[in-house]
Amino acid sequence: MIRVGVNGYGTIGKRVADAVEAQPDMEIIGVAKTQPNFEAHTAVKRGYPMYAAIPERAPLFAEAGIEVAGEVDELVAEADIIVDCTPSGIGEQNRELYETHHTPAIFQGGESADVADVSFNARSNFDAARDADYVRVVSCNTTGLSRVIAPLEEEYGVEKVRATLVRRGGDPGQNSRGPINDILPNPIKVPSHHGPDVKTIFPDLEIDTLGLKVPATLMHVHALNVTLGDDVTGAHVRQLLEDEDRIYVIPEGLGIDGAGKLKDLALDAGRPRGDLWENCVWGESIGVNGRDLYLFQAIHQESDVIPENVDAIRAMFDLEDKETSMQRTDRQLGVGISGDPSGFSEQARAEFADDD
Ligand SMILES: NC(=O)C1=CN([C@@H]2O[C@H](COP(=O)(O)OP(=O)(O)OC[C@H]3O[C@@H](n4cnc5c(N)ncnc54)[C@H](OP(=O)(O)O)[C@@H]3O)[C@@H](O)[C@H]2O)C=CC1
Ligand SMILES: O=C(OP(=O)(O)O)[C@H](O)COP(=O)(O)O
Repeated sequence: MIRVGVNGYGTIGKRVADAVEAQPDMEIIGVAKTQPNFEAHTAVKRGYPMYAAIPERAPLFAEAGIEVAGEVDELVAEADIIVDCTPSGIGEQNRELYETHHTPAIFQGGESADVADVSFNARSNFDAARDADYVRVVSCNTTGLSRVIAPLEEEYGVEKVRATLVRRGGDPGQNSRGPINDILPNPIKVPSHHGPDVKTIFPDLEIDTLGLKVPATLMHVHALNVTLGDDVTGAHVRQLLEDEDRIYVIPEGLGIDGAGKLKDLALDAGRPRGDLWENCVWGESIGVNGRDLYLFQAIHQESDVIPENVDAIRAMFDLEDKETSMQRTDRQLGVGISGDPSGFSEQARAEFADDD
């Protein structure tokens, strides 16, 4: 049983903790926070021992009725591995703490690539993280791009990827972020940083990316153009993507015309927090012109990286091969199975058909 600590219990950290706890071969031994806010109370309810990320603030937890198991130092010393889910830039500062205790760590995509020995996406480079001490799970956008590129690269070869990323302005709770009423090229400089980030996973890939930010919190939407190595048909590409467990090809006829309805679908299906761990590719958008493939996909920024963190732990401890790990993670979380959007879709499709 791998003993896991989560440092930084926010949007990503709380999801990582629940996902780890759902696995049979790993457990959460504690989470670290800086303040006893509502998420601290949730952590306690879920039975996660609470550690003070900033020792001087430990008394605040006691005042709020939360028992503190210790300081973050102790959590790091006790854990077999730390999943660092602190805000961008803090993870890098924490690396010294992990090194001091010889505790391996996983960082998140907000950190620069050089924070770790390996940048990771389970589908694309699982084995690169084998026995590594420091691994970075790439960002939500890079994860979403990598999951599509990997099968395309294997099946047809990829000559060039061009992607426009319409990014949500902030997560639902991030009420100080924006834009509120604007459409921002972001970063204005073209190409954006996302292409180089994808190249941490596929070093030889030709890729250019452009980014925008819009007044939305639900999901990112990517418009992709991939020049493939071979002439293909849309049907062949569609089947290829449908065969990927972490890609949900949205069937036609469901009336899912945007991120809002995708989130409704996840909530209706009983997904925890309305999470969509899979890339959501609109089946109708898959279009082919010779070797040029086009598609739209939506990426749930808060949750697509969660199964990747679980697989990174298995890879680092050499517990399973890639397929076994990914299948086990997916089964325990319900990716594509329980609360299965495609299963739900079958039912919804039948209802739509009845209406026609
Ligand atoms: N949100 C997203 O869409 C995605 C984020 N990522 C990456 O994941 C990482 C975490 O992001 P996210 O979860 O969104 O961030 P959040 O701000 O939601 O969560 C981070 C949490 O860390 C806690 N924290 C702050 N400072 C410290 C500290 N010094 N030590 C321990 N905990 C601290 C804060 O909680 P408190 O102060 O209450 O303890 C905060 O809630 C970043 O690298 C980000 O780029 C990757 C993919 C998607
Ligand atoms: O890493 C992310 O996005 P990015 O790949 O667009 O930088 C996550 O969605 C977090 O982004 P944020 O820094 O806008 O919160």
